[in-house]
Amino acid sequence: MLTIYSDAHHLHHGCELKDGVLMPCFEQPGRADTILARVRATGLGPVAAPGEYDSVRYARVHSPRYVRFLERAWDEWTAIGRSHDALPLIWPVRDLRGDIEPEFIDGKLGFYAMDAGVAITAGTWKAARASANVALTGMDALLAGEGSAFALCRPPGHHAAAEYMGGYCYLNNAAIAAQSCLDGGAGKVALLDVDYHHGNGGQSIFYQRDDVMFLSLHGDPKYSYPYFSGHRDETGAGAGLGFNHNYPLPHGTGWPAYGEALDHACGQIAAYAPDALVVSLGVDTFKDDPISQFRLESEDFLRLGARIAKLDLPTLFVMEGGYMVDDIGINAVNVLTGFQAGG
Ligand SMILES: NCCCNCCCCCC(O)(O)C(F)(F)F
Ligand SMILES: [Zn+2]
Repeated sequence: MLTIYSDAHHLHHGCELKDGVLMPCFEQPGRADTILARVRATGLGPVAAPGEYDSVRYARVHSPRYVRFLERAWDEWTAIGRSHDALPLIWPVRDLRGDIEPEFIDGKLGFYAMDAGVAITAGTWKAARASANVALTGMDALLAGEGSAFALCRPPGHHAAAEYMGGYCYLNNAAIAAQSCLDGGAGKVALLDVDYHHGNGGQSIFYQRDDVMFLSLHGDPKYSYPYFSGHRDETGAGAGLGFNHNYPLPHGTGWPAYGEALDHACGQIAAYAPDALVVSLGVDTFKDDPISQFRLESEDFLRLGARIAKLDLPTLFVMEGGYMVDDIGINAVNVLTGFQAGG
C-alpha cells in the first residue's frame, strides 16, 4: 500500500489547555514518526511526499474566510508583540453573536475555534496545509487507479468544520479528500470515522448532503469529548437526511461490541454503494490510550482492517488520533495490513 507523508508536520507542536492545565499538546510529532517507522519496518509499501495544491482546494469544504484566518493568524498574533502560542480565550456561545467576524485576533481565535485544543504556532499553517496536501495526494492516487492508500496526516483533521478548528484539528483532511474524490468524478463517497472521538467536523460539513455518507463509531458524547455532537439521533438534514450515522459506544467497549457496530456501519456503506471510501483512522480506541476509554487490543486493528476490506471499495485511510505513542505504529499499520490481507 502506498503511504503519503510529509516531514513538514515537525513544524507544528503547540500547547493545549487540558483538564485546566496548560501543557504540551498530546498530539505530538513522535506520533507520525513512530507510524512512519512502522510502515518502513513492515515493508507496507512505497512512501511518497505530497504534491502542492492551491488553498482553493481546502475552501471546497472550509469557508474562504476561515482558510484566510488560518493563513494569517500567527502574523496577526505576533504583530501585537506576542511570541508564545496563540490560543482562544472567548467563544460565541449561546446568544452571543457568531455572525460577525471580529477584527481583533483575540476575537477571531474564538470565532474560528470550538475549544482550546488548537494552539497556533509559527509553523502551524505550513504543517496543516502539508497535512491536507498529504490527503489530497492520497486521493489523487485512488483517482489514478490505486486500490488503496494511506495518508499519514499530522496534524489530524476530523474535528475541523467549515468555519472552525478544534481538538488538534485545523483543516479537515478527510473531508477535503472526500470532496476531491467527488470533484474528480465520483458520484458518491462514504466517510467512515473510527477514531475514538466523534468526527463532528466531517458530520457538520456533509450533514445536508447525500453525496457523502458520514458514519462514526465513537465514545458516547454523554461522557466523552467532544460532548456536544455524535448522538444517535443526528441522522442528517435536508437532502442529507438518512446519510449520517452515529454509533456512540460506552466506556470500556471492546472488540465484540465494537465489531458489531462496525458490521452495521459497513452494511450501511454497502447499501449506499459509494464509488470510494475514506476512513478517518484514529487508533485512540486502543485499550492503553491515555485520553480515551475503549478496550481494543492491537490484534483487533487487524480485524478492523479486514472488515473494511470486505467492502471491496477504493479506500483512502487518513490518519487522525491515537496517543499511546509506543503502540501507535503497530496499531495503525495493523489496520492497513489487516485490510491488505482481508481484501
Ligand atoms: N480529558 C479529555 C480531554 C480531551 N482533549 C481533546 C481531545 C482531542 C481528540 C483529537 C482526536 O483524537 O479526535 C483527533 F483525531 F482529532 F486527533
Ligand atoms: Zn481521537
